[in-house]
Amino acid sequence: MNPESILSKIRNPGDVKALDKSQLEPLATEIRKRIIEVTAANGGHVGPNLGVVELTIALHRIFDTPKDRFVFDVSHQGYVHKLLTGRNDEKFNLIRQKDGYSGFLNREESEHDCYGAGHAGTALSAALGMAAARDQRGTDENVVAVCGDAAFTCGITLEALNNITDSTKRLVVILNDNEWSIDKNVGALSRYFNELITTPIYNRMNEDFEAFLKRVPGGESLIRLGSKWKRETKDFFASSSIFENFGLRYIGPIDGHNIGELEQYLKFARNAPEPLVLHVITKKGKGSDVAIAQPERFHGTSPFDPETGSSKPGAPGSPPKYQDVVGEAVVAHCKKDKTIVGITAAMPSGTGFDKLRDSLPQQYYDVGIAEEHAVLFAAGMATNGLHPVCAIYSTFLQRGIDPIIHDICLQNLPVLFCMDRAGLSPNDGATHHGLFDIAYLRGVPRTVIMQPQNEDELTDMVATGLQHQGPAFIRYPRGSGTGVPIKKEPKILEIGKAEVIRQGQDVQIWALGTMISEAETIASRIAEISDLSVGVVNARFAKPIDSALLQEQAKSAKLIVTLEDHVRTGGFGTAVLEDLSDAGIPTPVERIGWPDQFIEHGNSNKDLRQAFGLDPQSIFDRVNQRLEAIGATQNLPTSS
Ligand SMILES: Cc1ncc(C[n+]2csc(CCOP(=O)(O)OP(=O)(O)O)c2C)c(N)n1
Ligand SMILES: CC(=O)[C@@H](O)[C@H](O)COP(=O)(O)O
Ligand SMILES: [Mg+2]
Repeated sequence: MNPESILSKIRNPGDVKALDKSQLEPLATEIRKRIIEVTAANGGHVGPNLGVVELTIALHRIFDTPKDRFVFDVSHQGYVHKLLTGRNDEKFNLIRQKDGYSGFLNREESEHDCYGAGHAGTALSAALGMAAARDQRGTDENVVAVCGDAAFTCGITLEALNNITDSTKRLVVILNDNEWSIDKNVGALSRYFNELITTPIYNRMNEDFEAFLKRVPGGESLIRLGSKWKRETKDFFASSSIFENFGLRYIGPIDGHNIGELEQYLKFARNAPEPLVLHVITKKGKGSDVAIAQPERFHGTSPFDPETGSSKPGAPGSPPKYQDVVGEAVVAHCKKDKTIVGITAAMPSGTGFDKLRDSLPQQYYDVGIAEEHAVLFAAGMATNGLHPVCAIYSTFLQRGIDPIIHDICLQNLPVLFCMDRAGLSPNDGATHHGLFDIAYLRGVPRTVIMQPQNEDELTDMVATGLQHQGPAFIRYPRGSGTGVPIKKEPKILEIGKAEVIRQGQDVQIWALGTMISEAETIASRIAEISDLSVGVVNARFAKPIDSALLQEQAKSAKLIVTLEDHVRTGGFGTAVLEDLSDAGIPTPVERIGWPDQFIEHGNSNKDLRQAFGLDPQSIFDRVNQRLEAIGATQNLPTSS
């Protein structure tokens, strides 16, 4: 480690406080270098973290974690906080990788991480809860919520904002405004924040505000700081900010890269006897020309060349990403039918809907990070002649389960949900794996839930979902397809009909989606080393399942095996169990899926499946043991 390195001597926030002012800029430079190095090697949220280096340094110089509590919204911008709280080590080199730190704050990782996250919009409510608890207990810790500008497009952030002055007297809210979500931020609040940025602080310094500043230690200096601009306009007192209408003091805009100034405002905020918002202006990707030039690309990126910004290109002719297949399919349908529209909740590129935005903007809506609103918005559209397609990651659609039940299904509305990232999001981990959607949807009347075996069948399911005059859900994984050719004209599938892809009698493996390749591997191996005949079925539908085929097969089979990239509890395998039980068919069912626990982050699907016994070998062994247990065969030799 470079002996001159300041960062290498930081073991805890106390060391940050002890630094001389002259060491702070060099520290910021070192931190940026470290973040760029690690994310260039492994990928990660480089842009958001480069934008909060000075802010995080200033926070740790003015407040005292773990006594004081920082709540970062999403917390994808928590790498700097980790580096300053004793985690500048080998596990940081592996952040979001197997054996590395989580890419988000995690209570189990450090006492300085008072709250975990990964989904947006939770920070203000959680921080308010902590402040109210403090007031109840009569303690005096400070609570600071660090919310990005796009976090304010989340309804729950506004629910918390509405509740602050009813629930506490002291709360520091930092609006980290870089004008970007993953893509450009959207909506009226985003435009409003931009107006505030162009209206310097002195415009809002009315008598009451100046009196407030004078009452608080450090406030006088802010008056001087705030009035450093010449007061040249006659309308000296502009209208107050939206925050003051919610009962909070608003101070801003503040240069989010000036540590000295930040420290002054944070010191003031620490002493303020009222909840207040510091509006901090930052540059997403600051310190990296390539990240500044491409904020959307470098919000969260795969490994890249820090000089050129280029990522390792996919092998020529590699299969298309599922998100892009969906994007292109929806564009094709929108071109033919103007009543079809696409809705994303702040994830245009991740869902492939950037294709719809760029080609048919009049049939495209980005509602911001507002999944429950997206579902309700779609419901309204569907009652008025449109057929909306909502592209929302499986994990983020968890936010929409109530309007899915109460508005979409109860009213039986024609809305198609494209649930990307169903299955693992290996680097993001437990907050992002889409492993619960069948369970949270299957129990709701009128849902149709399907998963394609490949990108070609995905286009069939998009067409089928759009023809279906009711709620339809397609789940598919993060990443690329299998490379099969995609037919020009998609086929309409018969709802609830499965496809037999290998004939068999003794063992029938029912697989959902991408687990079919595992099913075929296992079927071949069992057939090779035993006299059992093994069939494989592409289930296609988790609801309604193909009950007629299942029951016909089960009557003569020794064992039914189900495979799904979903938790076992309440998943596809449970649907099979229920169907056979209801029919009084006693054939045993071996359900293969994720266990009833949260799955941490890792390097790849393969790594995590290996770790949780969902790799082909482990699945074979489990089926083998079950076959032996039911006396179907002597213990099959497990191959090496
Ligand atoms: C409920 C939910 N929806 C979508 C996302 C995906 N997401 C992660 S960060 C982000 C944008 C956050 O923007 P902002 O709050 O402004 O923070 P910045 O990245 O600009 O620092 C989005 C949409 C999420 N994490 N949670
Ligand atoms: C932090 C967050 O929620 C997003 O940035 C997420 O990491 C994107 O995931 P994908 O990379 O799978 O689109
Ligand atoms: Mg932002």
